[in-house]
Amino acid sequence: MPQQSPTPATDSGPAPGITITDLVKTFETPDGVVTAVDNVSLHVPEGSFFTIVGPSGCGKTTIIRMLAGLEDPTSGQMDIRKSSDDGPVTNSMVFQGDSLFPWMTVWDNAAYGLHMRHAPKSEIRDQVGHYLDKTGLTRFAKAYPHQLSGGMRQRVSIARAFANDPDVFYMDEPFSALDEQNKTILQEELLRTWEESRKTVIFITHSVDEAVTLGDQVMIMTGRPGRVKQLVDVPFDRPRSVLELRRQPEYGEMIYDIWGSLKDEVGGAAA
Ligand SMILES: Nc1ncnc2c1ncn2[C@@H]1O[C@H](COP(=O)(O)OP(=O)(O)OP(=O)(O)O)[C@@H](O)[C@H]1O
Repeated sequence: MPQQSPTPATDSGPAPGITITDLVKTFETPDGVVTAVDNVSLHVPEGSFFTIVGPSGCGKTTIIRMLAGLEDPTSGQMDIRKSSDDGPVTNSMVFQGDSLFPWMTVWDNAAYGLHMRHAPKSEIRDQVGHYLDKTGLTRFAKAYPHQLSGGMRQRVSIARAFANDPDVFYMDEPFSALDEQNKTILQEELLRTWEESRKTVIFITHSVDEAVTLGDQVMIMTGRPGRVKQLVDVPFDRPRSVLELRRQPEYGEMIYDIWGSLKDEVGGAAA
């Protein structure tokens, strides 16, 4: 199974993308100190799709929260940079379940980030129109979240994230609440949408299939305290078709290998 070294070194500092060095996060709890993330180092090249799998409670969400600036690391460094020189690195987040405003229409939800940063009306119209179209929601632009299925609501979250045109996407199990068919359809749509822009994505999932289907690299984490167990390069060509990919024998082998690596960790976490 191909693997990638976590070392991001270049002579002039970290390469564009996300570079994490010796990252540690502990939490004080009534039962003592919990080490959620333990000495994680990795480099996610700019424009790549990086997926993280690991047992429940191994610190996946904590890593994303630190990268997004919602949580301070206990120690270690994070360097997030881009190759273009057009201002600070921006991000959008997509979570499990949806985070839509129930009193806003689909259009207004998708336009929310752009409104918040006072984007020109023409940009809002173009961006929101484009991503509602990409996610098959144009007909539902005037609907409210309660009138949509779970899959459609999650599509709105994705349209909103992409309409915002950030440099980096943080996605935390965005499809985990969906049934298998909806999940596959949304994976296809996410790939199609992402392939247009090729922005950096960090995507957390419990599904090894999903991690391999979407990712350029998969990080396998140990059970808590969460460390990097293995970094696996996913060699399949892009653009990818989810169903075509799943027919390939190499795909099955890769899933099998990753499961082999993850199995002990999941068993350990459950014990
Ligand atoms: N604010 C907090 N205070 C105390 N402990 C926390 C806090 N946030 C996270 N933890 C603990 O840190 C560990 C890692 O949590 P985290 O949510 O990052 O794991 P995860 O891998 O995303 O889990 P899951 O896959 O179940 O979502 C867990 O043991 C969790 O209980």
